[in-house]
Amino acid sequence: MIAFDNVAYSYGGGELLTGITLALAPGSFHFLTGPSGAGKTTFLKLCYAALRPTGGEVRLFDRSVFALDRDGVAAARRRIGVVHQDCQFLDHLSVADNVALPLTVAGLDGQAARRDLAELLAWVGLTHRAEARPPELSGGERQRAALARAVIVSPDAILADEPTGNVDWEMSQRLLTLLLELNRMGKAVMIATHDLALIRSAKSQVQARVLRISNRRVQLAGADL
Ligand SMILES: Nc1ncnc2c1ncn2[C@@H]1O[C@H](COP(=O)(O)OP(=O)(O)OP(=O)(O)O)[C@@H](O)[C@H]1O
Repeated sequence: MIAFDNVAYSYGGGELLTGITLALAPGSFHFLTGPSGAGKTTFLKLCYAALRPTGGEVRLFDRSVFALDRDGVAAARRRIGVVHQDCQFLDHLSVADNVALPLTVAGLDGQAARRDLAELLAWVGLTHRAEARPPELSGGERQRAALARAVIVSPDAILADEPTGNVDWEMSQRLLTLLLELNRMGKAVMIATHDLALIRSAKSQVQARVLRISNRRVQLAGADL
């Protein structure tokens, strides 16, 4: 579904990432780890065509990102839900409207979609916060709202950038449970994180591969986490 062939990326200076060849299969579960500034967010952006590689090729659903026009990118993005590091809400809209925004953008904002929205808010435990504004939410509530927004258009893959960065252990476990549930529904999940305890706790529940960015390359980490 997402395939990298000898991918490199540079923001203009030297190469930040290089020689990356890997494939994220449907239903797979990956962690992406590595030091701050190693390129985790950049890697995720390459996965959802927010960036195009400066070397090699990224294929999304069997199509090269270089062959995708605007509509093609939009179509691919509907199949890849993203939980951004800073959540990226529109603060003047309610939580419910923020979560529903991808439906509106995709022109799917009908009555059935509104029912899905209510179900989704209940699933992440935010029914009672539906009419709140994003600045009023706690860190854990923000992350759960961002997760709901990422999955509302039923993507095949979920990419989450430090989803547990600002929450306590209990909330990070709750978020992990939601991501594990999505994976059990057949969605591919990738979580970029520094949180090794989170990775360890997930590995007892799911067969997860851990990728580590080291020396500009993305490598499969060993079992020594
Ligand atoms: N738009 C940009 N232009 C130039 N350099 C950038 C840009 N975005 C990121 N970088 C640089 O690329 C490097 C990798 O950034 P990236 O955000 O991908 O790392 P990260 O591993 O996600 O870091 P963190 O764990 O701190 O979030 C950093 O040195 C960053 O300053």
